[in-house]
Amino acid sequence: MDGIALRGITLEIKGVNRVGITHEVIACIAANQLDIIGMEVRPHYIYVKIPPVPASQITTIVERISQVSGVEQATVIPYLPAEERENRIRTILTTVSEGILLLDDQLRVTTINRAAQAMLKMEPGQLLYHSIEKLWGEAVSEIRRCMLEAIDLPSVPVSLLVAQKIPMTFVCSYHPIVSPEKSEQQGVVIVLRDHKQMQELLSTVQKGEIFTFDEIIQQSAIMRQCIETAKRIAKSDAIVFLQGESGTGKELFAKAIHFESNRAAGPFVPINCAAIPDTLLESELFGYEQGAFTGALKGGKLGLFEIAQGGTLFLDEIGDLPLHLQVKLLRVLEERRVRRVGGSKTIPIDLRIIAATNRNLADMTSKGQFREDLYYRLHVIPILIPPLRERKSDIPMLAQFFMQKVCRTTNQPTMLLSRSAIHALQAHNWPGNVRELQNVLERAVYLCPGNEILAEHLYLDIQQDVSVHEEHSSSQSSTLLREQMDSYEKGLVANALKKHASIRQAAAYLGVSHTAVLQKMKKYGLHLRN
Ligand SMILES: Nc1ncnc2c1ncn2[C@@H]1O[C@H](COP(=O)(O)OP(=O)(O)OP(=O)(O)O)[C@@H](O)[C@H]1O
Repeated sequence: MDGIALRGITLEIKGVNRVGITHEVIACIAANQLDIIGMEVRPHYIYVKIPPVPASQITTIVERISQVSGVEQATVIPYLPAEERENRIRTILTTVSEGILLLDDQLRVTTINRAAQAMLKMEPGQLLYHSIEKLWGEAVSEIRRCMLEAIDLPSVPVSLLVAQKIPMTFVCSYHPIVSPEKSEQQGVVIVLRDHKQMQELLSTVQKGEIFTFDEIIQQSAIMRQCIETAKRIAKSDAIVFLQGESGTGKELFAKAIHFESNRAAGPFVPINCAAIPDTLLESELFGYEQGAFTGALKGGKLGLFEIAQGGTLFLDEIGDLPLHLQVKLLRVLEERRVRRVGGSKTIPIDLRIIAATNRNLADMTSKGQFREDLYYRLHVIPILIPPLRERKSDIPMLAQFFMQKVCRTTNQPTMLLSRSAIHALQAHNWPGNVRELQNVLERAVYLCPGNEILAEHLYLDIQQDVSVHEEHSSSQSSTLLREQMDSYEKGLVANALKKHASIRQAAAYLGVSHTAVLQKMKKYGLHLRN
């Protein structure tokens, strides 16, 4: 006997819709002293499941049912339609990669799929018919809201204590189960996604963005030394503190350290502390709970600490972190836990921190502009990236690299860099460092009429320190209007930066946002002098 016969025999009876026909079909089965173990009735169809019986007895029953008035046909089929539907749903539930939990109207777990068991590291028996509150804790309020208000709640971050009380973050969506007439709430479907897995998937998709130390162009002994140090400490989890003027390549170092580390499969999450307004910085870094403040997103928001779980959080321009957030950051580094804005519980973090600054933090510390305790907490492995003017032997290689890069991206034939151009580049002071060199070469490729870049195509004079800008503006009449306007703007921004201690103050003085100042600094290769 096959498995289906062992489970029972299903009969499909087709006929007219007549009052009493179902009763008469049942009577035929009862006359054979058989139980009915499952039944379904639909217009024109009756399905009956009976225990396994010998084939001869089935023939007798089918014949008897066929004689009932109104029955057109009686046949044996493998399953009840409901069993077939259930089988399909079970197959879907076991094959999807998302965790699925079905709850009844009392928020008790009625179904849990294989993926959810694996994510929660639980056996079905530990959850089935128990209230979800046991596992979800306070976060159950969102599930209740989904059911009572009959609304979908997508992307709700939840931190759950799974096996051995290990906290894990999940991204959940809640969907109400309502009756077909939409008159009553019958429960909730929870779709569960492992936050870490989602990030790993993302980083696999973004694999093209992997960055290695080999991509940092250098020839000088001092840069080789910086790279050796960075490679040596990459595998540890220690905080790296990158110091160097704007445009020296700090972000490149941070990325290369991340991709050389054991966290390379995790995300690399950069944040520029100077580019985000104070009011938003806290919630960007730490996230917030739903209802933490007016305008907060439904379901709350993950902070960058949580987004960087398993990977590296790169805190760029750390010197621009406001004092009240410095206190909060120090606590996170000490406790290795974050608390979302408006939240009561803390979430453990497992990531590496790399911080960078182009400012003199030691000096800022003595002036009370940066917390001394945080400074020492960050200063575990300092790497000082020297300005370009102190490693002029890097210039020819970098210049060639940028020139070829522009030619490639603009589909131009390769150009030559003349000896006179290299001399001029090496004689320049490079206040904007490698970023400025990149801009100079890009412009030279565009402005050079032939295929050899000469010193005159570099226009280094307009990149030079703009404190002399005012006296020289009339003598620049030969340069293009855009260049003159750029040069004027650069002068204004440079002067504002000289007069003020922070980018924020310079921005206030110029009457623009500090993000705008930051963009101008990048564009013109300017930096803040402390
Ligand atoms: N050694 C290098 N090799 C190749 N490109 C470099 C190198 N150094 C810097 N660059 C390029 O110069 C630009 C500035 O680098 P990066 O953003 O890493 O500097 P930074 O020190 O982080 O600057 P900021 O302090 O302004 O954020 C980038 O486009 C980067 O690709």
